[in-house]
Amino acid sequence: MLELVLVKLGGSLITDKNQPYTARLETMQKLVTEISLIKQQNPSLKMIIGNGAGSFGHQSAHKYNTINGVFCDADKLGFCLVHQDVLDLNRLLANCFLEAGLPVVSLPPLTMVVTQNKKLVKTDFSVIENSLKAGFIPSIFGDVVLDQVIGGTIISTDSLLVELAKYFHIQGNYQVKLINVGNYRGVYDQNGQVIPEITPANYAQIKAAIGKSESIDVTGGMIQKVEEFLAISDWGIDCWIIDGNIPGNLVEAVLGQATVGTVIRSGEYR
Ligand SMILES: Nc1ncnc2c1ncn2[C@@H]1O[C@H](COP(=O)(O)OP(=O)(O)OP(=O)(O)O)[C@@H](O)[C@H]1O
Ligand SMILES: C=C(C)CCOP(=O)(O)O
Repeated sequence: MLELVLVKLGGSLITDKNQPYTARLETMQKLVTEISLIKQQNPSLKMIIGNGAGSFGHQSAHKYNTINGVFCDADKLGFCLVHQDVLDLNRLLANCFLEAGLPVVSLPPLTMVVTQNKKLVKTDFSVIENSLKAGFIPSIFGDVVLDQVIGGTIISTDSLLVELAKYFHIQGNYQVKLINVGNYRGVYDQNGQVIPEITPANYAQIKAAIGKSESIDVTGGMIQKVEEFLAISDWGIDCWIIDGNIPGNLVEAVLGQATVGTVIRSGEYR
């Protein structure tokens, strides 16, 4: 079975979420170096890279309230400006991959998904699948999307990666894993300690300690992330939430070694 790892590079890590439009280029380069190492150590491993919007897309999405719909000309302009912001950040990241010699191809989710009242109703991931088969590394990101009821909205990288994890898992020829790399050590409990494992069984006890982002963020922060990842744990897809500031942590998580962070899994598939 082929191994497929979906990596989310959190906007909290690759940008300074408290400084509008501030990318962390050095951090991006370090993460790309780790991904190069992973490819060297396991050349047959397939990867899809997603990147969050950080202090780029979340700023404009908040300003234009794009997540709640696109109804007038000003909203339409906002929708387009948010799209440009996410493209701008993705381009900075894609350049780092290309400079490292990794064949990353940027694929805007706006062209692949449609929602109805913010719910995903249509997806066409064929370009991602074909890019993977052709030996490219698809690069996706949280984006604006067309919505059949409210005109337009926002879809997070996390939601897209969860959909992609299901899409490839269902095909039966991929062992799928999702790794979210952020500017946090993992998911913290009420004492600020990293929770090593979240399962459907222990979630009720720890839920109260998990909240939204402290920065401008329109897609829900940590609570949204954990709940989306929990929803695919029952499929046997493990999701890791790890600290991207610790050198080697991403390599270890992808290659299945001891990792600082939180794993979200059902517990039934081990
Ligand atoms: N229990 C918790 N553990 C960790 N972070 C938490 C917790 N509760 C709330 N948070 C907040 O959630 C944030 C992480 O969510 P956020 O969506 O900002 O991350 P991201 O996915 O890296 O960013 P982006 O959405 O821009 O890609 C943390 O920085 C913190 O402010
Ligand atoms: C704000 C926009 C446009 C996308 C949000 O994606 P995320 O940062 O992955 O939650």
